[in-house]
Amino acid sequence: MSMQRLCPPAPSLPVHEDPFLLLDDPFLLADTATTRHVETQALAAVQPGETSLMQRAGHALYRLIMARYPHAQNIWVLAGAGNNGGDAIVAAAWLHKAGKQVHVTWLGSPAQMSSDTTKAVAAAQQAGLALHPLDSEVTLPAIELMIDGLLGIGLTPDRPVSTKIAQIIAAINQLPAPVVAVDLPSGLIADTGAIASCCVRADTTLTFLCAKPGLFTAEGRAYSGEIWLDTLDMALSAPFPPVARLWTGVLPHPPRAHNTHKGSFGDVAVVGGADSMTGAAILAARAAIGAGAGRVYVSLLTQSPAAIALDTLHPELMFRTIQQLDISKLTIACGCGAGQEVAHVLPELLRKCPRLLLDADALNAIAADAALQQLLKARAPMQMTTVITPHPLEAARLLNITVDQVQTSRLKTAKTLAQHFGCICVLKGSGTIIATPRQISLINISGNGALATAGTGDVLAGWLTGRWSAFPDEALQHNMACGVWQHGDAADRWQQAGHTGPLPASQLIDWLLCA
Ligand SMILES: NC(=O)C1=CN([C@@H]2O[C@H](COP(=O)(O)OP(=O)(O)OC[C@H]3O[C@@H](n4cnc5c(N)ncnc54)[C@H](O)[C@@H]3O)[C@@H](O)[C@H]2O)[C@@H](O)CC1
Ligand SMILES: Nc1ncnc2c1ncn2[C@@H]1O[C@H](COP(=O)(O)OP(=O)(O)O)[C@@H](O)[C@H]1O
Ligand SMILES: [K+]
Repeated sequence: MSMQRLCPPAPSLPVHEDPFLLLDDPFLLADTATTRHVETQALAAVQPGETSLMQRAGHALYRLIMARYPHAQNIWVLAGAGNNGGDAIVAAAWLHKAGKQVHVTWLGSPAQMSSDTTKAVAAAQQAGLALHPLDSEVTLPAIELMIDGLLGIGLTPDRPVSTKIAQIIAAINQLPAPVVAVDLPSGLIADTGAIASCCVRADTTLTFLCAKPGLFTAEGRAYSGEIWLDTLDMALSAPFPPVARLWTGVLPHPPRAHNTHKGSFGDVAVVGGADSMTGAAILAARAAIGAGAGRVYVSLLTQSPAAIALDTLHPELMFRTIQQLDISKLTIACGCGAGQEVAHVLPELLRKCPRLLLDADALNAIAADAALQQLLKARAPMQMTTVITPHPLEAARLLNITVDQVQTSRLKTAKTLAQHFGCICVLKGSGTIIATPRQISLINISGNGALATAGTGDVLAGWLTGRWSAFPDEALQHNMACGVWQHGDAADRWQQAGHTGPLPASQLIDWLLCA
């Protein structure tokens, strides 16, 4: 397999259960340590006389640039002192040979070069391409394209970007020309998607050998643009463990059979909607019906005598008190707009509900109460299944850490929550993570900032619960990942239809239904 676009992805969903990183499966993601192992093995596999990995990377970059930006004549290449800069210099030499006006700013020095970079520099100079130090003027008449080869996987989270490189990054981000990032946008931490202190905002990123999780979660999507992978024609003799998998679609279900009835798709109850927050529970309930649940009950926690007992737009929803429900037979979403009232109902739900999704205020209540935490932990050993859907602040409260700590280690946080509470954790936000105690974590690829509006999380909670009820036999992690993907896909289709603002939560349900 050679170069391919990962994001936006092609409409296919390869699902391998094989927990190994094989370079022919582009949706498996590798952390930096694994990428370095792969690189070492790949380097060892290169036979004398074959092109080096750096030459392959640089040529792949050149081909992508020629394909994506064929009309760019004046190109500014920013090459750092490491191998990331070496890749950029190889591409620069090819662009120069193709007749482009190429200005290379190079931060390296002959004393510090790797052997591959030494060869790349020598070849570029032999081809007549000058490598300029930082303080020289950029002479291009009008820059039409920038190549960001400043920092790749050599950037580690323990060190902010140096002032010199930070200034270049600021300059790149101010110029109107598009940016192609080499391996990673400089400043992005490959393992986490956190930003060291500043980051190049790329339009296109070409990553090498293995896709890195940081491109797809936390800040990654916002800074990477369109993401391409080139495995540099490497075939590995040994497998490597991936750190996560990209989730790029929805698993097909057969059409509803003729001989089904509403009881075939299970009963859902939404428990939430305290005073002045009933809308959250209604959104979740409407989404649950749309996702396929047979019957949906709404149990409002509001004390107000004026509370609604009928959703006139969706009269199929049935309003019941929690005492009227047989919670041992339901799939329940608890927490949407639930306020502090939820703490009173949680003990019984945690003890008796076989399939329980906890969101929002339910998670806040559990974070604040050690006894509820014990009840949650006790569920898995008793064969009761739990899904939690925290946003980063809720996740931070559950683990008693800061939001920043969550966002700089989203994969680890989601896994920790899943293991600690014995549940599936859907850690929301850009690049939602679906983690279980033991399986490889999934990173959802769909969705965008149009979802950053109140109530879309309630819709997700209801949608996931509806799917769980309708497809109880589907592997739960895959079922939840499909639901998360559909939720994001609805927002992607909304944007593709030309909308630029937020997607109101109630309309999100309509877009989910017309997939
Ligand atoms: N070795 C090879 O043949 C291959 C290398 N590849 C490329 O090599 C890159 C990794 O190369 P390196 O290990 O040299 O790492 P990088 O080139 O990503 O970074 C190392 C350089 O960055 C500097 N640096 C690190 N942290 C900094 C900070 N906080 N502020 C300012 N400067 C900082 C270091 O001093 C060093 O000069 C990959 O990202 C990829 O682009 C790939 O193309 C695969 C093949
Ligand atoms: N920038 C974004 N990119 C992708 N998804 C997003 C983005 N912003 C929000 N979302 C998604 O929207 C939903 C918001 O949920 P949440 O924060 O719980 O909202 P609320 O509590 O108001 O319903 C989550 O599914 C989240 O992943
Ligand atoms: K880079």
